[in-house]
Amino acid sequence: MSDQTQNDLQKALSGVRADIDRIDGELLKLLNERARCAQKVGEIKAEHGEAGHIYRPEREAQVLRRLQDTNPGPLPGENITFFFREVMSACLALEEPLGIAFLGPLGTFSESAATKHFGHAARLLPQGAIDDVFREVESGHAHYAVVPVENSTEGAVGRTMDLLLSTPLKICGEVVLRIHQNLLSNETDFSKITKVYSHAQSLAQCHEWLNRMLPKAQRISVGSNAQAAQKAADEPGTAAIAGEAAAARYSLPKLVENIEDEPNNTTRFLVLGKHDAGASGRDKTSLIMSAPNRTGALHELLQPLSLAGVSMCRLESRPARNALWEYVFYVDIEGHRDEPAIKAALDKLAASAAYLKILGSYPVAVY
Ligand SMILES: O=C(O)C(=O)C[C@]1(C(=O)O)C=C[C@@H](O)C=C1
Repeated sequence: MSDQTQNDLQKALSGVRADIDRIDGELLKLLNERARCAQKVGEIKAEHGEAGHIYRPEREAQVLRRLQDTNPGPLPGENITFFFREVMSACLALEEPLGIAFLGPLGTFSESAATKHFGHAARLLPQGAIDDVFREVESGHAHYAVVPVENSTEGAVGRTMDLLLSTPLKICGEVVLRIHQNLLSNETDFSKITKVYSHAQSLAQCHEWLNRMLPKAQRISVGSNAQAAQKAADEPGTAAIAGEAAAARYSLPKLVENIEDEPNNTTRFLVLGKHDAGASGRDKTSLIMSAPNRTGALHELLQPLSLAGVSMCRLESRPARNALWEYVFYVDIEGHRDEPAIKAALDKLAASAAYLKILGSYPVAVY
């Protein structure tokens, strides 16, 4: 580039960069002004005896939806959601940093779901098993839990479903995460990879890809994708199937990206805490119920919902662990338990169902 062209470039850039510096200065001032408002909200909550109840999922969902609806672009809506979640995460940490329990070790998809929802200012508390994730919140060691509940390819996560039956915790949010699997390895030559480590669900999600690309490699299932990445990093001639977070955590190169067989592979996580979420305007309510073991019982059980015009968005059955061939039904409906139509339908359900547990009402995921 000639000196003249270089000078012209610098001149043209310096004007726009001066604008960027000025805008950054304004953003900095505004972000801190916003943070002071959040601190004030914290003080008001404390004055009204709500000191331990800082996180308000319904308010966060409303803030994010409003910003998405009024976003003039060119930034895409999902980037706006990402930035403002981080802004709220930092503001909330000024009120009180939240401890979030999830299935570890660091580098799992559960960690990605926890940071996606609570931002990077939250304290991450990885646990060894889903049972421990529930227990950490029940015992007060963590504020909230993030647990996987269903995957679009592999279906329900049984342990989470079983623990929901007995936990006193409330569902106060949901996180939907697109799951992209990658082949991670220090090997660059495919023919040298003799073992592939991953969590059983991830191996299943990449089954066809493995048949095609690494048919001779032994598939070894381990406790988590992050553990698989750790093993592949230590053992020459091996690879792991895991997500972006594990690749970064264990400094493993991504040999091939997006190897999941199903392009829309998605996992839904639940956020559990000790408080119910208020109504946000677009909510879901999750229930567990049971019916006697006879013909037409499920139809009768669900009738109060259909009569009230309530939409059901999920129905899943699991064996009732205390009685052979009896089932409990996990039902998600659209709406918040405080809405009059939902409240009336739930009252009718309570009167007719052999068992009814309301797991919580919470905002539909924003992404
Ligand atoms: O509005 C509140 O209740 C706040 O505490 C403020 C704020 C925010 O930064 O906007 C922070 C945390 C809550 O989860 C919701 C919103």
